[in-house]
Amino acid sequence: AFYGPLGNIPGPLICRLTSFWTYYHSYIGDECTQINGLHKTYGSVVRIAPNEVVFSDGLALAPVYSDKGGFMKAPCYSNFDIEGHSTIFSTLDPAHRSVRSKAVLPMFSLGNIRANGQDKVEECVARFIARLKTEAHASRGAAGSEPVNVQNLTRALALDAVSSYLFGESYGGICEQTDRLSATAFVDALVAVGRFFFLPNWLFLSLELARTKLWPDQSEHESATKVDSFTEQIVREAERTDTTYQGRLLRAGISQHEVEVQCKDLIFAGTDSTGTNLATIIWHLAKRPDILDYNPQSVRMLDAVVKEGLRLSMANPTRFPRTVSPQGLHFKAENGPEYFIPGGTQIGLQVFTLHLNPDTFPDPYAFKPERWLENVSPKMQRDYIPFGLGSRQCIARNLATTELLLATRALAREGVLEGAKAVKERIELLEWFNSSVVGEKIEIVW
Ligand code: HEM
Repeated sequence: AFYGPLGNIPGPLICRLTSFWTYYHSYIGDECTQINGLHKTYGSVVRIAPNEVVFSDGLALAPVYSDKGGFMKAPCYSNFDIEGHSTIFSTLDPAHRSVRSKAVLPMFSLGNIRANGQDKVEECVARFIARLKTEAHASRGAAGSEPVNVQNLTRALALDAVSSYLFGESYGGICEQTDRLSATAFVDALVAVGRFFFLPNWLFLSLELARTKLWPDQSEHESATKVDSFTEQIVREAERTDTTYQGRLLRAGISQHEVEVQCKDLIFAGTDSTGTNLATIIWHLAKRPDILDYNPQSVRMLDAVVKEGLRLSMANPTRFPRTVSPQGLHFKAENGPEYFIPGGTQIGLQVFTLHLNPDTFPDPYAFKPERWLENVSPKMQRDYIPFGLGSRQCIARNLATTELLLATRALAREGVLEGAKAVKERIELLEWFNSSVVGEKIEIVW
């Protein structure tokens, strides 16, 4: 606690003695808020567990995530393995990742998305806008105005866009005339894995086994079966010559079952984060309709709206943990002492802390796209990491940004949000690796 190699790093006594503090706050979903509190008390370098240190100073971003390729993902990422397979996201091994990512990487370049994906995304956006208009109309007509859960629709759009472009076949989420997308329980089950994210893998697997045996969830089972049959079909029908995501992985020699798993992982990653971000943008635009009075289709303004949405949405709010390599890390924060972090220590920075830092983003909780139009400081640029950073940053950031820009442009063009109001004062989140919206709804009323 006090004399080991991390003994000189400030932090509360309980964190020096046990990881239980981090496991507990991760589970109840307030760990980002709690860690922010620790930074206020103990400074920009804090020991939050016997073997874990977090930083709040953006100066640490480059050494942790990008210099010389950044440090390796921490072992807890294996808790996101699916059906015994490491995914492009969960794998710790760069060689394992490289075979798979090289096969699919061309699909995520901006050039390819513009040439082969934009039209498909536009088609999905058009269906999304039509559905939103219908729901807005029904909301207006209802006695006392019925709220619309836009998160359900944005998730459907995100899923359809990813599946149309990457898999060559739309999942058909927007056409499901229900108030809960059929893939939702599957996605939410993976989101909930985040509450156990930091546990050692053996403990995580035991808890998951106990949960599924003792408390089987029928809706989760039905949803997973639906997603299974979709991925099974697109992989079965894929040819090795296909230029689809699944075709490219098969051609790289990946087994059929693993390819299905890699597709499921994208269904999860592609639905949840983009869905939460777009729903959050809509919610903020409903609260600040004046933004739509600017020229909302000007590229700069659209870009600023999406950027500010990504800053505030906290779809992935936590630290992205890495393991320090054997030679260790020397780090000196701005105006702070220099520390040596030995090899094997788990380290990271929270998006939550960086994006809500009032020194970098004045009035940090306010949705102000204007801040991206004037005097963007080097610190704002450096500390803005909605897609992570370095070699393991989001593989699909170009695709996700394209979806958000096209959808926001269409919302502005079609005037769908005229007369819209946000139902709640705040969007409350459980701060898991992929945050979970409390009540599973982001509601708007017309
Ligand atoms: C606005 C939407 C999105 C956000 C905010 C987001 C955020 C992130 C973040 C923060 C990471 C890095 C996590 C880390 O370092 O541990 C990541 C990785 C990843 N994301 Fe996304 N993501 C989004 C959309 C998507 C979409 C649409 C897909 C797939 C179609 C996707 C697939 C992935 C994959 C496969 C990785 C792992 C990359 C690797 O480790 O090599 N994401 N994402």
